[in-house]
Amino acid sequence: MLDLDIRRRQGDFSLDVRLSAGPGVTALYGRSGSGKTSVINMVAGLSRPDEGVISVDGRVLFDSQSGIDLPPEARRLGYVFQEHRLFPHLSVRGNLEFGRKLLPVPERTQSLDKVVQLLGIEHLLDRRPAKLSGGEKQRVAIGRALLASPRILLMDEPLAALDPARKSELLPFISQLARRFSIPILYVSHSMDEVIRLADTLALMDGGKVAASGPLESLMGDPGLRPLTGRYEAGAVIGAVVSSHDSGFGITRLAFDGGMLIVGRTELAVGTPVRLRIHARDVAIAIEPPERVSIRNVLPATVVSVAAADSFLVDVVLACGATRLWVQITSLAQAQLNLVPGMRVHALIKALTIARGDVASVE
Ligand SMILES: Nc1ncnc2c1ncn2[C@@H]1O[C@H](COP(=O)(O)OP(=O)(O)OP(=O)(O)O)[C@@H](O)[C@H]1O
Repeated sequence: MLDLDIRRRQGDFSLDVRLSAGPGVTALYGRSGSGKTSVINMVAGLSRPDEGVISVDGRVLFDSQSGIDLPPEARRLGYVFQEHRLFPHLSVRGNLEFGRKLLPVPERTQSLDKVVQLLGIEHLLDRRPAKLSGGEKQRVAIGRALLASPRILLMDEPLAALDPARKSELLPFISQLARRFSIPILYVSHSMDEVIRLADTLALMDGGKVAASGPLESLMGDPGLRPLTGRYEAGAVIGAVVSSHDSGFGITRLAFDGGMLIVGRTELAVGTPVRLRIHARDVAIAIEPPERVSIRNVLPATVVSVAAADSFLVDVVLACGATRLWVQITSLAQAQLNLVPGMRVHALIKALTIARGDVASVE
């Protein structure tokens, strides 16, 4: 568990951050210049807060009052940058073993074989970094950070330098890291796609402060946070489990807290936990259960809140069981439906509007 409570002034910019990052992936998300990299650099020991405390699992790394300021190499943190920073004169194996060899034997908690296997880099072990693709280099950089048996892994835009195909290849590896190796990850990104795919906890940064933090699902589904999560991304992120497939109709059924959802056929095995994005603009609301309608996902729900977004759009939050759905309707529709909190309605979601990329395994 990483705990920080730090302040620093750099030029005109003031940073004042309180944050805890526990098990799983905590994403620091915010627009350019909001202070994400500054935070990660202070945790890593690459820059120093003016005041405050940073600790990992209760071990103090920095404390301005008592004058503690451990150097980066004594902090036991793994750091993966946007660019890989591998040693060019060492083979992949040499790079992987570098941090591990600096550790006393009892502290080498990660096994080379396990890391190499997870990252799929067995065939690269004898090559030099110059002979690797960008994605392969980044896998080795992640492996090297893991093998230093860090108490927490800091990742600053690790995929930013890669093309979209390499990004989607690496995302599943990163998503498995925190779970397989039980290492909390603090992940900096300004790509909402990456954040939705990876994060368990989201910390939204704005002007040097953490403006909101909490479970990804609750922050993403909150229309009040739209200025920070991004207008285009309006929609809910919900957890579900693959329940069954029907190849004849080309569909997959997903079970979630509020019922069952039908989406286009996925290749994920039955029982796989998934995270599903449902865009606010793709959900419609019916007061009566509609009959003879082509939409297969008709979910009973209760209106939680109704708020005008602008003159054209109204944001409605619905509760479907314990799951929140964010729906956008026009103000014209609201004038006719007159939705109010507490009203029982039906949420209509076309299976077709849930794209393949909106359903991601979180195993
Ligand atoms: N050494 C420095 N001296 C003065 N100002 C700095 C210094 N480093 C960063 N800043 C300023 O601090 C602010 C936060 O920068 P930071 O790099 O942490 O933002 P960021 O959220 O990581 O941005 P990006 O997404 O573009 O990487 C910016 O206004 C930046 O100009």
